[in-house]
Amino acid sequence: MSVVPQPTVTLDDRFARELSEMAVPWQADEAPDPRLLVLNVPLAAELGLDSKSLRTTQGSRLLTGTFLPPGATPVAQAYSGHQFGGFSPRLGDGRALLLGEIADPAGGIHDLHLKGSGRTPFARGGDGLAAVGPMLREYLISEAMHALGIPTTRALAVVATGRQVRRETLLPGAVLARVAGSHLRVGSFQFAQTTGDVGLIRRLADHALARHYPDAAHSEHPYLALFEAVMAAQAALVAQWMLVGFVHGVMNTDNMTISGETIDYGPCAFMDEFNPAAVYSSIDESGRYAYANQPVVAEWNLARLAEALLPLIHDDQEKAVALATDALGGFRRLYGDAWTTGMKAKLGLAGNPDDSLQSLIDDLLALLQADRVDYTSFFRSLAAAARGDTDPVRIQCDDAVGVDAWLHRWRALGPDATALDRVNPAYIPRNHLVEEALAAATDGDLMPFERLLEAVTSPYDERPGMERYAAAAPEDFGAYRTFCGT
Ligand SMILES: Nc1ncnc2c1ncn2[C@@H]1O[C@H](COP(=O)(O)OP(=O)(O)OP(=O)(O)O)[C@@H](O)[C@H]1O
Repeated sequence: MSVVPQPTVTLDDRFARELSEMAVPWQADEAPDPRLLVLNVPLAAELGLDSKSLRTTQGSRLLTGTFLPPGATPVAQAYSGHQFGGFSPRLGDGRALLLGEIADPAGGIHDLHLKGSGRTPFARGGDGLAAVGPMLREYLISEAMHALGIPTTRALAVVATGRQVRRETLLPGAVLARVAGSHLRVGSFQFAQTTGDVGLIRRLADHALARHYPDAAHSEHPYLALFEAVMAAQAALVAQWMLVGFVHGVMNTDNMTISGETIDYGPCAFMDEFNPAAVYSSIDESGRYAYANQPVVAEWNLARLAEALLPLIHDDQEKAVALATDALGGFRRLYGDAWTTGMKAKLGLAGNPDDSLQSLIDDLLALLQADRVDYTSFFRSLAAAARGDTDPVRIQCDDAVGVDAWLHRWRALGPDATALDRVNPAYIPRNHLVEEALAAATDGDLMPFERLLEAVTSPYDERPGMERYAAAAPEDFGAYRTFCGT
């Protein structure tokens, strides 16, 4: 008699216990016909979860929130947020649930979270659901980000529910099981701020300190130190986005984490040709969240976090404002240093002094923009150029004289060819490939998704037979548009 393995995991409901004012206990909708579409076996192993048991019916029920392991108190988290600059005091998980915290075998703590699990008290007009395509999209792009070394929420699984979701047409529904250091957002602090309860803001801040920044908790001014730690994490994060050509698309304060992990992959996209004004989100009409604006928006969002923390920073609010303003003044240097260090690495010039490189970098970006060069392909081709074969770089640029002059200056600095291939990815989730894979998956064919996932989860390791995953978008792909809340 074969024994069907049961998923065994114990969850901690610490958030629900410590911050009950911000946690509404709630049940996930029953999935009528759950079918596991994709399971992240390496991530499951990291978490100490047995993949075999997650592939069972009970596993699918766990991953859709209808089988609750010991310790689980599913909650919808309350948060506020500035959306495109306008403040919404009550957003919260409208279609998501925090199942609880999971401790991995190495002692790390992670949120286990669901998206698309049904309406909650925060759903407003929404149906609480998510479609297969967008949940696979989040799975694919968040795992690509992780493989690129960029902090992010992780995707554990996507389970098709068997329920239909009404968007422009009827689509198959799905639940994404997501894992993160936490789901605390700048908007979580803004929610605490709206209650006017300084005790709640303090408990939330203490929770965040314990969870993410224990060193800051022991500093002389822990809440200012918390702010500075979040600022440093976000400066580093946004610099990494910029360096890989990632456009988040909806940098509302509810989509900025306290942990410094990328969250919400709704309308994001990787740039094809280099364009500082790149915007993909269909609702971002003013270009507020365009590629080049991302650092400035991050700084603006951090100012909102600082405002929420003011009552904790100093009893005298004037002094609190002065301290917070002074701290926020450090953002540009942190961001700039992270970006410059990263760009030097992308050029294979990690050891060179900055002052000799600024004009080299500026001139390169101007050239890429003028000639509408594919950002990822260009940097990937630099390794060949560093070894002496400049043709793969030259053929991408119309301005032959300009690129030759630039290559001459760059090569004179002795770029490290081996280092270049470890920094500049060959494979990113290119928009045309993502769309192709998701269209096939929605029609029931997961093979293109699996192949693309295989490419982007080993992004630096170029492999024969995968050339199409490294190639730029076909000329007729046209303007790309992305959507929120799908
Ligand atoms: N279909 C839906 N039903 C109910 N609420 C929704 C739906 N889509 C989005 N929302 C809610 O609208 C707000 C903004 O949505 P947004 O797209 O930023 O979040 P999300 O993608 O659902 O989740 P997350 O930010 O956790 O990744 C959130 O409060 C979210 O829960």
